[in-house]
This record gives sequence, C-alpha cells and structure tokens, in this order.
Amino acid sequence: MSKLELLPAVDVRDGQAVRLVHGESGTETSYGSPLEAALAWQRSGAEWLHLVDLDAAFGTGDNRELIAEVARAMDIKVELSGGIRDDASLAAALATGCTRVNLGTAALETPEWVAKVIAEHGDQIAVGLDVRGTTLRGRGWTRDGGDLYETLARLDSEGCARYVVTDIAKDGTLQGPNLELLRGVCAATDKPVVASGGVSSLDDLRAIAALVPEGVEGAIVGKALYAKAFTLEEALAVVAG
Ligand SMILES: O=C(O)c1ccccc1NCC(=O)[C@H](O)[C@H](O)COP(=O)(O)O
Repeated sequence: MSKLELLPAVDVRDGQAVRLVHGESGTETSYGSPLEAALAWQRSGAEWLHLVDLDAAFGTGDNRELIAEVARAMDIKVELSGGIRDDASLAAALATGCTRVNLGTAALETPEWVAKVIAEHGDQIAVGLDVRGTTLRGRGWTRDGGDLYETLARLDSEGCARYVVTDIAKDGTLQGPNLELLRGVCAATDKPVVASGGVSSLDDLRAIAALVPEGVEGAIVGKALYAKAFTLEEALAVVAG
C-alpha cells in the first residue's frame, strides 16, 4: 500500500504565516515569517509544502512576491493555492517552479478556462473542492458555488488530475477531518484526493491513512503543527507506517 503524503501548510496573510478558523477573514492567529515556517517544515523532513496566498483568495491584495520567494527557497515539492483565477495569476504561480497549483474559485466561476488549463497543464493543476455540507464555496470560501458532486463529475470529464477536499466547518478547528466526506468524494472519482482541514492528532492522520486504498493520497496539516499537537517528525513517522 502506498503511504499517505503529508503537506504541512503555510497560509500567508498580510506577509505573515497565519491560521484561520473556518477560513474566515478576521480569525487570524499569526505565526511569524512564512519563509521561516516553510524552512522549518522542510528541515523536519517534509516532502511537500502547501502554500496559500490568503489575500489573493479573499481579494484583499496578494503576497505574490513573498509566495514566490518561499516557493523558490524550497528544495521540496510545493502546492500553491489562493487566488489563481486567470492566465496571469496561473503564469505567476507556475513561474515559481511549484509542482502544482490548486484552483478553487475559477473551477466554479470560469469552468471553460479551467477546462483549458487542465488540458494544457495536466498534473500541474489540482482543483480545491472546499465545501460546507455538499455546497462548494469560492472567493476565499465566502460565496456558494454549486453542488460538490455535480462539479466533481464535470471536472472528472475534463480530465482533472487531482482534488484537494476541504470541509470548511472543520478547517482550523482541530476537530478532526471529515472522513465521511473524503469517503464520498473517493467513491465518486478515480482521481487522487488530498484531505484538508481539521487534523488534530496522530490518530486523525492514521484514520486518513486508512483511506489510502479508497483513493486518498495526501493530507494537509496546518493548525495542529502550529499548535504543537504533534511534531512533523512524529506525523511523518506515523504515515511511514
Ligand atoms: O486554500 C485556499 O485557497 C483557502 C482560501 C480561503 C481560506 C482558506 C484557504 N485555505 C486553507 C488551507 O488550505 C489550510 O491550510 C488547510 O485546510 C489546513 O487546515 P487545518 O489543518 O485545519 O489548519
């Protein structure tokens, strides 16, 4: 059985590494320099970094230069997320040398453009399915954007390579992942799924790792690492088996 990939998160708001609760603007806890945080995860043995420009996601500006600096400083694989919605923002994201980008709002609002870039960039494009219940949310998770399973079927038919699935109700809360949601998405697609939101403990990671045979490929971990619920070294040891 393949092992679960771990993606420690660095979410950037106003130049700082932060964690939000339910992804809501105004709930930030700050954790200092994004570059220092990313380098710390890399030193601890991470193979991936999940790097989010929250200002670009919310439409309150962007941290494009800082995000590029962090991505370029990494020797590990980088997944970039937040505000990638058109040719210019996609080109800027890919120019950082990141391994892949995560599209959210664009998949809901400009499906033709997303189909085009999936066709052009293949595995470099993942789509973030950020949900409340089974309703997708876009624009920094502030606006409803359609039904999860209808959108998933459309993206599958367009050849989307991978999905990053977040239960917004769990994100940043340390309440545990939504395993039922992950199982539901895995049952609806043959494409790999990256779980995001709510991881609170090593047991949560074990529970997500148990879904690898169903199609879960990775888990994003944010708050739990910053709150020191466990160390990244401990988490990597758990997923190594
Ligand atoms: O990824 C986005 O585009 C995004 C947009 C708006 C609010 C939050 C967003 N991402 C948050 C994350 O990707 C978190 O880093 C991740 O879900 C980790 O959650 P947790 O382990 O619960 O801290």
